[in-house]
Amino acid sequence: MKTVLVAAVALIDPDGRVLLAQRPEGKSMAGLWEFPGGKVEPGETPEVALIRELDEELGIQTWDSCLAPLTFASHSYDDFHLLMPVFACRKWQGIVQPREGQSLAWAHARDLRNYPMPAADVPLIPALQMWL
Ligand SMILES: Nc1nc2c([nH]c(=O)n2[C@@H]2O[C@H](COP(=O)(O)OP(=O)(O)OP(=O)(O)O)[C@@H](O)[C@H]2O)c(=O)[nH]1
Repeated sequence: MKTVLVAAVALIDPDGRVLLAQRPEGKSMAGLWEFPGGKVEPGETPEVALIRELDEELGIQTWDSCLAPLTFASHSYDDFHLLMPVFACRKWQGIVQPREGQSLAWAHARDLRNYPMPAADVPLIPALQMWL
């Protein structure tokens, strides 16, 4: 099975809430809440991919030095194996906007369980709750 490298980020605001994005209709796993990010393209580091995706998806700018390794997901879906480093980021420039029609939510640590997430993300919640 193919291993797909996806970079994701927990954007954390000053109140300790984390940003979740809802996958739009028409995409795989539509309606589920996930961490912003996306596939790492050939020639990109995970950090570079994230900086690009955050600009495209949310209209914000951040930097390599603001991305701290937090945890990772390694999960086999039916059609691919997902390897997803997850970074924490508390510092960015610009206002978060849903640039791709996605719904966004700032979630408190204690509420994370109330957001239906892709199977790969569910085991990440405890590590994240310890960080927030
Ligand atoms: N960004 C992100 N992707 C995730 C998370 N959890 C998870 O399983 N994924 C999966 O990782 C892949 C990310 O791909 P992507 O965001 O670049 O592209 P996409 O939605 O167009 O993917 P698609 O080809 O499945 O439609 C998707 O298959 C997505 O379902 C997560 O928390 N954040």
